[in-house]
Amino acid sequence: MAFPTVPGLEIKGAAVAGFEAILSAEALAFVVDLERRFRDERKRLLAAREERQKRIDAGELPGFLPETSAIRNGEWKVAPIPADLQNRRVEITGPVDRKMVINALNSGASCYMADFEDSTTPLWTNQVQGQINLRDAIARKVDFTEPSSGKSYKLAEKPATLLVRPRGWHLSEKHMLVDGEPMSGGLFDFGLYFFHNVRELTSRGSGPYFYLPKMESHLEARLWNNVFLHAQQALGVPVGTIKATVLIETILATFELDEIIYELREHMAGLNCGRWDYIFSYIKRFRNHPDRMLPDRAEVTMTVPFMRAYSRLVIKTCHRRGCFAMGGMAAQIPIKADPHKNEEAMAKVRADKEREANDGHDGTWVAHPGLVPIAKEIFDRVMPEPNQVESGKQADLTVSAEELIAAPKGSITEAGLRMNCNVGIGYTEAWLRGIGCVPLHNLMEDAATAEISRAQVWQWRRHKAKLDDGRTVDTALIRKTVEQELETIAKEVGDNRWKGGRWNDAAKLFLELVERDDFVEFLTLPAYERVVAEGG
Ligand SMILES: CC(=O)SCCNC(=O)CCNC(=O)[C@H](O)C(C)(C)COP(=O)(O)OP(=O)(O)OC[C@H]1O[C@@H](n2cnc3c(N)ncnc32)[C@H](O)[C@@H]1OP(=O)(O)O
Ligand SMILES: O=CC(=O)O
Ligand SMILES: [Mg+2]
Repeated sequence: MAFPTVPGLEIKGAAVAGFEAILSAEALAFVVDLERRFRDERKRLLAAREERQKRIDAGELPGFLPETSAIRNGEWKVAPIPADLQNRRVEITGPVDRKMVINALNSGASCYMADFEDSTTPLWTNQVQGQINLRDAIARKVDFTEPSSGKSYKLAEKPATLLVRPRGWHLSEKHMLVDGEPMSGGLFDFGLYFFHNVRELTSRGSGPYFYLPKMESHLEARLWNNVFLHAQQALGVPVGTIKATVLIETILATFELDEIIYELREHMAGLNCGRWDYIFSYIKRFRNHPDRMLPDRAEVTMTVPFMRAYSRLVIKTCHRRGCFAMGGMAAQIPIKADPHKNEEAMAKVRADKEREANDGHDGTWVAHPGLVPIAKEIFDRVMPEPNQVESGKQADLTVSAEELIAAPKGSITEAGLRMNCNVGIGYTEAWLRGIGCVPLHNLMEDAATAEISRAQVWQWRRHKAKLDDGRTVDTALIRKTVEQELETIAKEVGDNRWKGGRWNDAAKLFLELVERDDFVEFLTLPAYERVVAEGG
């Protein structure tokens, strides 16, 4: 099998049987056209992130934009939101693996976000096979038999509403060279999904619904909006057929909530509190501000003042504009082998969901099917209506710029450093093997949570942070800790897994990142270079 020829396009990825249906001549022409239309603006916006960082490094602090005050102060609402997005009380998320797609759609959650981003290593096969899986799921032809167990999977009568998260603006798809350059990963994921499924979805009373990750400004949202306008026009579907929920998961985006909603108002379904990337973004953007250094990752919870302020502001803003304020992901997952620890973990999930529901969120995220009933019971109790848009909760909230960036108090400990090294390495190890989400120490770890771990170690070293026992976090201490954690992991996983694993490669990458003087914008950028160089 060979891929069709499209002028200016070189496909570096393997021509696996079945991929030709997704990478058809028409679909390829569509995504190549998207890339050519929007690549300059994407590059400009990525360069603007670097410029902004320089200003923050020089002492500038984020604030609400004076030039958009009319949007913030004006009375306007988003376009009507479709019926199958009105009730989003529990949304399960997960990678686009075929079995997990079926399990997620059957989980009893109202919605399922199929994730080409934080929980997926963007191997060529993962991305294209993921598109096949979603196309088959939408067409209700997604049966699957697990080869090892013979267990078979088929779609339930009433599956969850499907939403898709394409990659962020920073990631490219290196297997698709357009005019000699890798195209945008996000446009590849969005374009193929939209091209193949818009008609089937709308004929079934749903639509092409997206989650948009890691944006830093309303201008980045404008770019997505322009992509949507063009894509709808190109395929002859009405404006507003696409609906998007934007993850507010960067510290800068939180100052542009109204503006982001406004840019996407014809396509807007809501905002979501992507707490893990948000914490990462706080560390990253304030990396050169020692007064904003964060304590141990475990201490930066949703109840520390700056996180609480942001989530409440998201609720207030969404409801004022007539769209949904989705909660985020508790990292705890079911612990099968230990009922006592499991009960403790589930109590944390319950507390998190209680807070979200009482604060006024319209729904929440769960990482695992076992958490659906827990979150659902809480939202059913606190939120008997389909959503809380009309509840008035947080309507009187006022939040200052300083509250949104106030560093929480807390300590930096050896245990925190150790855990960051262990998790940073453990997650990267899986990622290099093509697995983008793993359970580590009974918590869900994905690209966002792992970024916190490596960014903290970089920042603590950069600012010579003191542990609570008085020692300084320096290169020697980090190297010793990494060495010890590798020994611990080797003992835990045993010879066979160690030999088949990539912990040494992961540790090398982790150390490279945390010992550099400059901060690498995303850990997945060098990791992606590596997997692509290895043929992934
Ligand atoms: C910061 C953010 O971006 S959050 C969003 C990104 N993160 C996520 O989406 C988390 C996704 N979750 C997962 O990948 C998994 O739940 C993990 C890796 C955390 C844990 O996985 P495991 O340890 O394999 O879970 P476990 O063994 O308990 O799974 C039991 C069953 O549930 C299924 N399952 C677990 N999580 C999910 C999920 N999120 N979606 C669908 N099915 C799932 C498994 O496939 C398995 O199915 P089976 O019994 O038919 O074989
Ligand atoms: O994408 C979600 C997050 O928390 O990050
Ligand atoms: Mg995220």
